[in-house]
Amino acid sequence: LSAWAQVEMGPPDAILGITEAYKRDGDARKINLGVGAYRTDAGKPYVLSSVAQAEQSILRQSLDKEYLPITGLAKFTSAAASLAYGGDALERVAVTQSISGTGALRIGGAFLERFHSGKAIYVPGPTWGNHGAVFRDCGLKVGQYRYFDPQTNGLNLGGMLEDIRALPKGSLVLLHACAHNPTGVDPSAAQWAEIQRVVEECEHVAFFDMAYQGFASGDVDRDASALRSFVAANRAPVLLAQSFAKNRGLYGERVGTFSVVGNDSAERDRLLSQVKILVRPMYSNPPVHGARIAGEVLSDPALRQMWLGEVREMAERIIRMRAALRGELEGLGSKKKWNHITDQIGMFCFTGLSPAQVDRLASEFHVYLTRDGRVSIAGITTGNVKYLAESIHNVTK
Ligand SMILES: Cc1[nH+]cc(COP(=O)(O)O)c(CN[C@@H](CCC(=O)O)C(=O)O)c1O
Repeated sequence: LSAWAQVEMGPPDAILGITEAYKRDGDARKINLGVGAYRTDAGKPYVLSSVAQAEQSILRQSLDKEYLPITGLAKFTSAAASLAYGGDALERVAVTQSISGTGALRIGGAFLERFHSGKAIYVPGPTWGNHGAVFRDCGLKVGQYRYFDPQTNGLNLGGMLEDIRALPKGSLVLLHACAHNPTGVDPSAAQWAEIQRVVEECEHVAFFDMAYQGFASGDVDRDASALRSFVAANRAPVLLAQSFAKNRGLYGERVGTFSVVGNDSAERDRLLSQVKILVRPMYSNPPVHGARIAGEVLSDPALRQMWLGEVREMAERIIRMRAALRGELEGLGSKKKWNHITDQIGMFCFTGLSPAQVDRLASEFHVYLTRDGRVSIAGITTGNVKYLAESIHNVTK
């Protein structure tokens, strides 16, 4: 009897599995709206010029391949923390490099399991498909708070605040900093202020997931404003998972940070010492190449400016494709409301399409998206938006 006889075949990943199905489809009209990865108007992956130039500069330096410290490349992590938090508060921030956003969430989950053990973490309903598994694998119980309102395809603020207020005092609350995945629904500044007040009054712990800074509005400071408001108030404890996968196109380089905000530098040092104790047995120390690139882009003034322009361009192309899709659908005489396509923000649109309609889009029209009806807008181009609208119209009329 095999030692692995009890190992069953697991299901494909709800998000990454869509790309596998797309690759198997031979039809020239096929469109991949599954994975949240930026594509140019030619439908191709995009290596930012700022990244390519930084990489060339690094290669010219013929650097060694020595281990990084447990907390990664300091030139990168300090610049990344500045980007996230803005200039101030940095002496309170314990920051470590992470294996992109997922790795940061994993470190944060493990940290909370160790120092807030027995508590559950509460994520928005719905949330990124991997959040639950990451936190369960950290040994945390995972709960949900109401977030998306299917009636309006917008935010259910009342339900959200009621649920967060009802949680046991000092609960762990996961918040998407901007560009909510999968709904594309972000709280307004006024709504964020209400959310912040409730989280603070209930003495909850706020764990921000910021995977799209700059990618939502095109402005890195604007997209970090909710996070910075919590930190400036310094009432609710804040943790942050920061990813450079999308806003810098460093997907496969796995570049990110995890950080915890303390009350002062002494507390920061204690926090960082425990983060290192957690990371060492997890993967010991992080990969160096992507961090060198990201650190170069952030610290070289010309490359930083170039990058800020490129991330704004990516955000603006997404916003143009939202308008184009809505316009085409309305032009086809669709009787459904499609304003949420342009009301929502960031990488994704929560279309409201049913699983059956999503299945038809794949089988009859070669259009691929996740079964929750989420569309990665970056997969839309001026060349395919008409066909896409016709396909959606055909399955919704
Ligand atoms: C909210 C959120 N948090 C964290 C991550 C992790 O990103 P990374 O830095 O690469 O570890 C992602 C990526 N989610 C998109 C990419 C594919 C994936 O699921 O992963 C997505 O939802 O399509 C998120 O959307």
